[in-house]
Amino acid sequence: MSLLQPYFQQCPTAFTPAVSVPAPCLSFYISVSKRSVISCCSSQSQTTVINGKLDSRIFDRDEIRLGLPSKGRMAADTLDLLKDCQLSIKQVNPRQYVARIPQLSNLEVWFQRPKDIVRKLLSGDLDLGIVGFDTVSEYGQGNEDLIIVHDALEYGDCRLSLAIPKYGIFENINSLKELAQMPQWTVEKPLRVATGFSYLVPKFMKENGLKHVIFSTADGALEAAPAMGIADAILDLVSSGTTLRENNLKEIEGGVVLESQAVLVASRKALIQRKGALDTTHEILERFEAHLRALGQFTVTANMRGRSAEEVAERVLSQPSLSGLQGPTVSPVFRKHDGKVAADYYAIVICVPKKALYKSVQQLRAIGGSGVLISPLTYIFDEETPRWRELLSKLGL
Ligand SMILES: Nc1ncnc2c1ncn2[C@@H]1O[C@H](COP(=O)(O)OP(=O)(O)OP(=O)(O)O)[C@@H](O)[C@H]1O
Ligand SMILES: O=P(O)(O)OC[C@H]1O[C@H](OP(=O)(O)OP(=O)(O)O)[C@H](O)[C@@H]1O
Ligand SMILES: [Mg+2]
Repeated sequence: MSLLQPYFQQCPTAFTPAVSVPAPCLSFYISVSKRSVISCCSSQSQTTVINGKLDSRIFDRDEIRLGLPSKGRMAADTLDLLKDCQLSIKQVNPRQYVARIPQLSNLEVWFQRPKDIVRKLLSGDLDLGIVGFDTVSEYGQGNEDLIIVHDALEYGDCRLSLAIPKYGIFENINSLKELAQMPQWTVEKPLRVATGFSYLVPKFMKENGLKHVIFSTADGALEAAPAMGIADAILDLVSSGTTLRENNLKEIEGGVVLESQAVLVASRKALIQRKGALDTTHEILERFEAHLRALGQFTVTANMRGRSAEEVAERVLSQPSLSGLQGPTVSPVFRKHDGKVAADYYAIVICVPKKALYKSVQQLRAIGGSGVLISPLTYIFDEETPRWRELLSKLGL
């Protein structure tokens, strides 16, 4: 405990250390309030190094701005993610487009349409944003100022995919290659593609050797275009595939332009030049990573008879699904026998992937585990998140 004391003293929150287990890998339990969970985990703030020329617009405001989808299918899930990370948004009215996250005092939240979030990141009017990867790719157009800070927020899953009719001349066409080789497409009579993605799709067609193609667009319900005689193929977002199926269309091999889900994206310029932007991004990233990592895991606690903690640990580690994140935490359970206190049972605590839960319980029982308790995990904070390291390296820091 004395080793950890200096760290806890930096942390303003009251805590109660409960158990300590000998080195080399120390497990410990403390109680902290939900509000202070991050301040206890990130021990040092980052120094922002300023590179190259400064953008004067960066200094027009002190607040860091985060753009969130104002409506549509990403909006509710984005608010839910933030809430799950103890970053609930204070918004008096859903029609009010500016809001605050009390936990992040230097941050302003601005609700915008997803494509406008990307445009405003590029113009310097927003510093951070949460949108679909498809939107970043389409409206960001490969601009190097955009940096994906977290590429997998685990909602908004879909793919940008080419679809053609199941019937007529397309009946036996099942791949992009076969589509490209159809003799029907000529300079006079090109393949007509309806899409809302006017940057990504022509680029994709060119890269895949489709020479004779023309494009049309509409604001929605693109799946109607082939049956209406407006297009031969469509390129749109697909998630369940229901809309394609209900309109007699099929996806083909090689026709996926990109896979998408919600991402946290930032302006490189803002991260490098705006005071506090990198620290705030670090905190948001840590919270997201810790929450998303925990989503896939359960904590498993069990009791096991044994001669020593090492002997119990050896038995646990002999099972392939019981190694936990770093190894099992093994603690003696003290009982009184004939007036003497002794430990003949040990409590083991491990994290197991949700998918491997039943297998883990079986393995625990096989080595003598009893009283197996399963609880959900809220956060898993690593020493450092790999995405943070990656971000610093992308920024050249
Ligand atoms: N089946 C789906 N169809 C469309 N978008 C999906 C689907 N599943 C997930 N998404 C995600 O949701 C985003 C669309 O959200 P939304 O409908 O709010 O925005 P939008 O259509 O871009 O906005 P606007 O209506 O202003 O054009 C997509 O960019 C994508 O990332
Ligand atoms: O694979 P699915 O689950 O069926 O989802 C795909 C459909 O959802 C989206 O349309 P949206 O519902 O936004 O309507 P819109 O085309 O009128 O904008 C997208 O443009 C597809 O049409
Ligand atoms: Mg649609």
